[in-house]
Amino acid sequence: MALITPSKSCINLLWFTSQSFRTRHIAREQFPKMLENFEDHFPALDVFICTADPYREPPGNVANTVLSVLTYDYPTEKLSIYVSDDGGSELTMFALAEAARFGVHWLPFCRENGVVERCPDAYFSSDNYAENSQLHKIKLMYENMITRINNVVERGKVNEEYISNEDEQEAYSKYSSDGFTPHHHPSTIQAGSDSVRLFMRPRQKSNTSPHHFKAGALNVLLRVSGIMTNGPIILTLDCDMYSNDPSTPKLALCYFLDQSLWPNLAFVQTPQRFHGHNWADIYASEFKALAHANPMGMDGLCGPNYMGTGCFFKRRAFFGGPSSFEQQGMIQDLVVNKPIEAQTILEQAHQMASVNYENQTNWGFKMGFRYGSLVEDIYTGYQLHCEGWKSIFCNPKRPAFLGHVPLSLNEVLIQMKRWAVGLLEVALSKNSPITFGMGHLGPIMAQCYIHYTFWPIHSLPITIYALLPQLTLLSGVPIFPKISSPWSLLHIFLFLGAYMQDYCLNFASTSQGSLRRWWSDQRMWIIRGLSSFPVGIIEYLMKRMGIVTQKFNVTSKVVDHDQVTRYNRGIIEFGVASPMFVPLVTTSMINLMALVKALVSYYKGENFDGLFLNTLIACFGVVNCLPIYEAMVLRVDKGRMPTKITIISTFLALCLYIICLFLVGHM
Ligand SMILES: O=c1ccn([C@@H]2O[C@H](COP(=O)(O)OP(=O)(O)O[C@H]3O[C@H](CO)[C@@H](O)[C@H](O)[C@H]3O)[C@@H](O)[C@H]2O)c(=O)[nH]1
Ligand SMILES: [Mn+2]
Repeated sequence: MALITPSKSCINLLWFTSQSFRTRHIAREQFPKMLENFEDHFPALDVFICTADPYREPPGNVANTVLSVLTYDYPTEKLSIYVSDDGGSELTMFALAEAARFGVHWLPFCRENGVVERCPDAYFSSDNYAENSQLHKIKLMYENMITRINNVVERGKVNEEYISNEDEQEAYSKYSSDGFTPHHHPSTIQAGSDSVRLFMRPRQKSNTSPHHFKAGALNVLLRVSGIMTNGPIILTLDCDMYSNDPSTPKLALCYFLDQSLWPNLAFVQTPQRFHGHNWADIYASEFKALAHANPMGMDGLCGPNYMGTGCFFKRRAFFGGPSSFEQQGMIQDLVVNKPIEAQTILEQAHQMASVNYENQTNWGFKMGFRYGSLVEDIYTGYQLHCEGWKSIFCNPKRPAFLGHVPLSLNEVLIQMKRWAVGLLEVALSKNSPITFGMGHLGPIMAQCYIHYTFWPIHSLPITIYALLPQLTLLSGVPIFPKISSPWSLLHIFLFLGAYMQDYCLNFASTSQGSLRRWWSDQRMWIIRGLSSFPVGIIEYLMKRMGIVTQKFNVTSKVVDHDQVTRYNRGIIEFGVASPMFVPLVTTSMINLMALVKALVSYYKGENFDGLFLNTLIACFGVVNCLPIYEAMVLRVDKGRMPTKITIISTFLALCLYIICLFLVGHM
């Protein structure tokens, strides 16, 4: 009982706060045709793309992402692309130089042929094009580019034969100079070619100063772009998120150019969508509630949260609330009228990308993307909302951007753990939505943020319900009402009701495999609740106590052929001996033991009226764990459960069982 009550309180809190997403649902539609005659009035658009590790984020993909936005249907002279490379890698720089070269041909090709799919990789792998000589030529060019990039990545450095002039030689030599490492390097900025404005900027980093991960990278881009092109509209993108529709900026402009919205509008968020997830979406990467239903609910309040990518911002929003004028100067005085290559501009930009530039300033606190959380996106959006800004959810039928889904369970769990730490950093900060948020946002909007930032506490009820009914079943102690009592019906009703509500609200409308996707989603909730969230909570506490410093583990976007095959067949990838799997396997063993015990007593004709609900939960647990048993016993492929994890977990399950018997014996 002492454990059940706090679990129920967590469920109640999370259920109650989730209702705020359902109070004012809004679905919007955009009419970009209305803007057709206003192209001259379009504001300049600066696109920020972040990458951090050439071995986890393949430079070939970064090149594709860049090309997909470079070819936006937007006045070319008003579009600039800034790439931040936190990996400080010549490989990424090479890929971008190649992309810029190829872009000169790709852009006119797309425009002349009315190509909508402007990410070359997606276009050429779609088979949705007519073969002709022009296409043949551009395809060959693309394949050459990718081969060159892959060669360079394989060798780990830029081959001499790929360097065509002294300027390039000089640029690449910076990467091999003494003292240059991904963590400690000076900032290098390359101006773009005439027709394509592409800038690459690995900021200066040092081993001794914090660099604030992605938020830090974006702030440097915010300043550097401010001095080079100063576009009033900014689009932030992760390097694995390519544009899937060239008209997207115009969709965002439908809101930014609306005089009634403009004064308070900080950002227009498109939902995170993914390409290549399998039919059953085994890792629940689609995030039905998080990326679709909830933002529509928030849209009727202050607007959706910022999701880190696929988001158009008003530059002004990073410099104080909608009614504050303190920082106006920074944006309005800066009319960029010098050529971008001008020495003074480049020097200033270098200075702005230096390690010490932000010392003793408001950057990251009152200005720019906000520091202090590993989920800089939620935190930044939240702070902007608290300042009085609004946001809009733009969810066009054709997905605006498509991202890469993680292909192994371990990657997903590490990502979720990072999110858990980041969310708790917001939930328990001095700007917590419970206190600060309530005051600034009002109760309903604040509740949305409370719900998100307290996400990791799902782990308490999930862990308790995944273990307690089963352990008590094993030791023969009833904790729920007897099945003959009407109260048991209430338990069953609540259980079924919660699941049916989730299915109806988030999955029923999915055209393909909705039931299967819902099943994967609910299983991933249990998996996250047993592994990533509790580990995240522990890491957060250790960080608070100063025992560990948090790293940003970049999610891998590398595609392994075998992994993809298994993923496409809906087989969960374990493969590595990750400690994160231990609680999962331990729980699966306990559920199985409990169910076997219940079946044996049933077979023997023992009365277990009082244990019926326990048995039902254990049965549900076992069905959820089927892929785990399979991975432990039946599979022989590389993605099977490592034997080490199975042994450790079985041992732990037995220990838990013995402890439980011992406690019951002493009750
Ligand atoms: O020190 C760093 C670490 C990461 N990144 C970039 O940040 C992006 C997101 O990193 P990823 O490993 O893909 O994290 P995810 O958890 O998949 O990303 C989600 O969660 C992040 C944190 O909440 C958001 O920033 C992202 O937009 C959102 O897609 C990538 O483009 C990275 O290159 C940096 O630029 N610098
Ligand atoms: Mn990502």
